[in-house]
Amino acid sequence: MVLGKEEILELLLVDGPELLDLMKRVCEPGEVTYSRNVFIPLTRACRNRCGYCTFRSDSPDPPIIPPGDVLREVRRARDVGCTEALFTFGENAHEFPEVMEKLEELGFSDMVDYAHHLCSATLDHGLLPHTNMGVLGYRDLRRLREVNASMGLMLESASPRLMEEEAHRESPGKDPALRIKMIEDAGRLRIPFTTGILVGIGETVEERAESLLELRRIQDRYGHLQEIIIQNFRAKPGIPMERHPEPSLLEMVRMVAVAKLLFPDVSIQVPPNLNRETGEVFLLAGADDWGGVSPLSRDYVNPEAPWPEIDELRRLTESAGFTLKERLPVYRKFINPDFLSPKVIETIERLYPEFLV
Ligand SMILES: O=c1nc2n(C[C@H](O)[C@H](O)[C@H](O)CO)c3cc(O)ccc3cc-2c(=O)[nH]1
Ligand SMILES: C[C@H]1O[C@@H](n2cnc3c(N)ncnc32)[C@H](O)[C@@H]1O
Ligand code: MET
Ligand code: SF4
Repeated sequence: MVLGKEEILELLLVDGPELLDLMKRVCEPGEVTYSRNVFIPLTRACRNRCGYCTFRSDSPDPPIIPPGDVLREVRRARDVGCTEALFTFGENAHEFPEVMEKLEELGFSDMVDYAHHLCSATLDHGLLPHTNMGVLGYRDLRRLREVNASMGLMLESASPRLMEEEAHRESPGKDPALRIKMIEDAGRLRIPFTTGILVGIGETVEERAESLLELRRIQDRYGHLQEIIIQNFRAKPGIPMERHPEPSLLEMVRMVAVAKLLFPDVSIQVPPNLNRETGEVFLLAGADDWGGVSPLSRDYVNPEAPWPEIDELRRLTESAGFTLKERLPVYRKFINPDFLSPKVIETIERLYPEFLV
């Protein structure tokens, strides 16, 4: 489907029977996937101050989660049937002296070194790492590729204008040029990749169209995108954007449907915990993945939003006419030597052969 900006913009504004037509074009019966994960927030130190974020902390205590705690959590996760360890970080945490001090005390030269060590140990424990560290350079990505089943970075928005607005005014790392560069680097390195758009942070509908088209351009060139998260901004007490309106259900429905129309080759993920009352509606609009769902840990980025139990997720999925299917943090079509390091492939073949059929 070759869609131009004008057409996309038009579709992002449809209502009435035309909106139902749009949903009908992309809604296909079948499987909706999810991954059983454990969420491990490795550091809350962050060089950015996004207007929507409650994750970052000015003086995180402890500055980084120590390895013993991390691996205990990984073992607990394995014991309850998780396959994915989701490692999340504030960006460029090494800029904080207390973080560097702690890393050096533990014998690591920087955060990537620490992340690499933990991902490697996680694989040895039988869980598959997905690292979401914020913006990284080519060499850091290449290093982390060795020990990750997939990696991720939200584009958030392709709009440079938001760098002057409440959302990203104090976040140099949210410059779309930097994020696009990293997503492209991951493509050059053939890293199975998760990205996404944060909807409702002050962008115009036209800018939403531009974000989708930018991701389409990258995917046409590199083909490494496994899923695109369409995440709705949630207003939370205490954040700078506390009074900023959340996107409406129908804005989200249009965004999800247009994303699926433009990306028949990529999963469209909508997090169920941010849409407790409305999640199943997105399945009727082309969403086909729930993302990582944890039987164990909170969503530390959205701690006020508990994940549904997996049984409830199944009921929800079936109530809309779909079947729920577990997946790994890397999608089946990327499980091959072109996209994964030998160590990751070996772990999957040894522990998760049922996902290879
Ligand atoms: O539970 C969450 N998981 C988030 N995930 C994890 C995601 O649901 C899964 O790890 C992937 O689907 C891989 O299985 C992200 C992953 C990324 O690479 C980038 C952004 C996110 C954002 C979230 C999030 O806000 N909450
Ligand atoms: C991990 C990802 O979580 C998203 N994120 C951060 N804060 C919020 C919020 N208030 N509402 C919804 N999503 C949020 C961003 O897109 C970030 O990249
Ligand atoms: N800080 C990173 C980013 O915003 C990781 C997710 S937010 C905790 O990209
Ligand atoms: S969303 Fe990520 S980059 Fe932005 S302040 Fe929070 S932790 Fe930092």
